[in-house]
Amino acid sequence: MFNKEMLRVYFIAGTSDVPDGQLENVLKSALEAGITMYQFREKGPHALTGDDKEALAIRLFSLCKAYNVPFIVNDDVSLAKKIDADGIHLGQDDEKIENIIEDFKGKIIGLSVGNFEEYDQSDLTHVDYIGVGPVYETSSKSDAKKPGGIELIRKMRLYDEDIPIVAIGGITSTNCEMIIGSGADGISTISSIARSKNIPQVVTDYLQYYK
Ligand SMILES: Cc1ncc(COP(=O)(O)OP(=O)(O)O)c(N)n1
Ligand SMILES: Cc1nc(C(=O)O)sc1CCOP(=O)(O)O
Ligand SMILES: [Mg+2]
Repeated sequence: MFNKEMLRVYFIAGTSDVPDGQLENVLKSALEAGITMYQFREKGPHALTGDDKEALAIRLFSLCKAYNVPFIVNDDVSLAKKIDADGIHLGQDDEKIENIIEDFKGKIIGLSVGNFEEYDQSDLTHVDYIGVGPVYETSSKSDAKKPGGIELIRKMRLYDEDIPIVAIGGITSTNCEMIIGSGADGISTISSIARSKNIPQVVTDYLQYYK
């Protein structure tokens, strides 16, 4: 089911990342413009919980289905299972991959890997892609580590020539080209799309680097 082209323009957003009440509109506009994957990451001051979170996830998932774009849930394994999402993204401090593989057979599994130490201690057997970052400073994740720059991507690609890599953290359509040139298969972004006044243009700008 997974192919690395899905990582090209990987949009991540939750309620707190967009102007008030705009998440469905923002996602629809991004899907229309051609994003290749979406991650539902419901964190921060306006994050919904419980039934409200689930209802929102179901609405966003059905939007993604209409565009044939994979819908990935961040962190929340039980929600992903309950709504039969296309996949799950986990970090180093989240549920361990070994505990979820049974329930996510045939689904997309993403893991955050911020450095070689994390890479070395991760069992990547069932992991479809790694999210590598932060590349640059980000204001979208309060506990983000120190940025590693494009060197982080270049070195990770040399360390593992095959694993699908999506870069994350402070990525814009201006710095994307260097990141792809350093060996990433795609970019993931929150603010460059979620806060854009011209989502179609931003997504089109990203997509041009893969032509
Ligand atoms: C594609 C992608 N890469 C990295 C992350 C970060 O995951 P994590 O370290 O678990 O942090 P949170 O996003 O859960 O705050 C990601 N979400 N997506
Ligand atoms: C969710 C996330 N994870 C990161 C990591 O380094 O693992 S950085 C980040 C936030 C990315 O948001 P923006 O595109 O607005 O910088
Ligand atoms: Mg996480």
